[in-house]
Amino acid sequence: MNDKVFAKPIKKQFEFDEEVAAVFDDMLSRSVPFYEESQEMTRFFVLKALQNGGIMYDLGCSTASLLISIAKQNPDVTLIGLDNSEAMLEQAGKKAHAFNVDINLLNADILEYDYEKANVFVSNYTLQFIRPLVREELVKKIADALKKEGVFIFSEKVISHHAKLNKDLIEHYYDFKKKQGYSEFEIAQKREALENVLVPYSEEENIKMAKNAGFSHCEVVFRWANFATFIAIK
Ligand SMILES: C[S@@+](CC[C@H](N)C(=O)[O-])C[C@H]1O[C@@H](n2cnc3c(N)ncnc32)[C@H](O)[C@@H]1O
Ligand SMILES: O=C(O)C(=O)C[C@]1(C(=O)O)C=C[C@@H](O)C=C1
Repeated sequence: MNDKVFAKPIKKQFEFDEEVAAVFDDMLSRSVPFYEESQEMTRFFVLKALQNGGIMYDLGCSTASLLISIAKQNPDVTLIGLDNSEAMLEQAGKKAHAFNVDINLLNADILEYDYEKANVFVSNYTLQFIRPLVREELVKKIADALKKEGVFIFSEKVISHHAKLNKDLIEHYYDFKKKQGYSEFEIAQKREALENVLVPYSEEENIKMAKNAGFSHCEVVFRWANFATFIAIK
């Protein structure tokens, strides 16, 4: 279904509710630059980390697109998706059933969940929705739950602390959204709805957060303007 969520006047903050969940796959593919490519890279590193079997968690799995594509390539691993939006999980469940894949979908708060020791964690475009105060604690929790040399792959919208560059990166991103068919009105409304809900860090702040949490290494493996994919290794 085509994303028209912000085509009408919106008064409330951005939420992962039924209306968003129903069009979420279209929203992501048109709002996140190189979404399919970053997902393909994520899948590559996840499959490598699971070569000898094991457990993978996808934090904020939304409609489970990533988990389904991994299950199709390696059905012999344990794939666990967590999300606290029932509407998203409903879409995820329908898709998993249609593709006949065996994945575990749980309605849980990623901040509270009691993780088993895992080989790989993924969190694509989700940490940015976690309040900064608890975001650092969550990344520590992830590092603690990973096995030795386990990997954490995460993608985020990022900011620059150079004011002019930051403004220009955002302008370039909005040009991308216009090319994807979003109107200036839709872009402005979504920007307002995301204010104080999506709180991005800079590339350096994300790397520092991972290092502080106990990861021995963290670097960007993909970046386009204000979007980046990171890999942190325990
Ligand atoms: C931008 S979406 C993630 C997109 C998805 N990872 C992908 O690549 O298609 C963020 C998701 O995180 C979920 N979320 C946000 N805060 C959460 C929390 N505290 N616990 C669990 N899920 C959360 C939202 O419901 C939403 O589905
Ligand atoms: O549309 C935007 O402005 C975005 O920031 C895209 C973005 C994201 O980066 O997570 C924001 C909310 C939706 O979850 C989908 C994509």
